[in-house]
Amino acid sequence: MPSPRRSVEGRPLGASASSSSSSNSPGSPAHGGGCNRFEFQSLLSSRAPVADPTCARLRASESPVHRRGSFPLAAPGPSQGAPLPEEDRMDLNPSFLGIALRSLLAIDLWLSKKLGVCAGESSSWGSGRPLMKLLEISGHGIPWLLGTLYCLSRSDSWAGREVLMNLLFALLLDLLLVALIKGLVRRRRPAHNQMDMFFTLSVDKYSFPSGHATRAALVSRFILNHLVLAIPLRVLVVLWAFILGLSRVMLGRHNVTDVAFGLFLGYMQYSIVDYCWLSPHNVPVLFVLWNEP
Ligand SMILES: CC(C)=CCC/C(C)=C/CC/C(C)=C/CC/C(C)=C/COP(=O)(O)O
Repeated sequence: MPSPRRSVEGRPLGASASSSSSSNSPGSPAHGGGCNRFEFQSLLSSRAPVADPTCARLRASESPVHRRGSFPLAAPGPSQGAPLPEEDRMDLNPSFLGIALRSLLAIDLWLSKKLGVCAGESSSWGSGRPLMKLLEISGHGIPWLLGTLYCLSRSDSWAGREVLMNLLFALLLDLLLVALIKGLVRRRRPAHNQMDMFFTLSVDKYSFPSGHATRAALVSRFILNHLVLAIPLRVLVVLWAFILGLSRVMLGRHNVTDVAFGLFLGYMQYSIVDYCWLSPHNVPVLFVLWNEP
């Protein structure tokens, strides 16, 4: 036989003020063994409004719908201390993940603002802004695309053409992937950024991931794998990629996570290019331009 689980001021839960006086007689469901009445009321409570607000509040806190999504420490109630049902414990995990992500985001925004020392002329390192903008141009898509096309037109060896054709493919793939992700994520650029970049696409109003960072990582990995360079030059290539990434945050163009993910994405993009390596053997049509008569 089920019995009332809780009482308020000695009154069993579910017994309203009026009902406690009118039906508080032995044998009535609300008294002592009146468990039938509680069952009846708890069934009713899910369908009809309850007269007593205290009972309604308590019942609401019992409800799994009410508990779901609430943080356990911030939800004191009758069930405090008792182990939560399995379903609720599983629901708590996304909250912790959410809190972790929100904390990461807060640190990201805070750090990005701190590092954005060249975001404006009046910023603490505002005088370094022209240098940062020079770095920006060194990683812009237009010079890289035009430079590659120019070298391709001047190249007189098959090996050189093959490498340059793949660099062109890499740059276009990068533009496509970055535009796709920017369009999907739609993260706004930091508030302290001045939108004075030269030649941007419409998706470049978004900041995640940094297109300059992806290009820097992709191009430097490409160069390290396909050009024979002395060690100091190889170090310089890697340094350029990292400094360019840092300069994006210093200029206020990006948050730290935009650049970190950008560098990672660019590094991975090279693996795709390497896997799909274009050559006169597998895609002869791309090299038909250079077929000597
Ligand atoms: C020349 C060929 C073969 C094709 C041209 C394709 C094309 C549409 C090129 C556009 C290049 C362009 C404008 C790139 C934008 C670069 C940029 C401003 C990226 C933003 O970088 P971020 O680090 O601020 O995210």
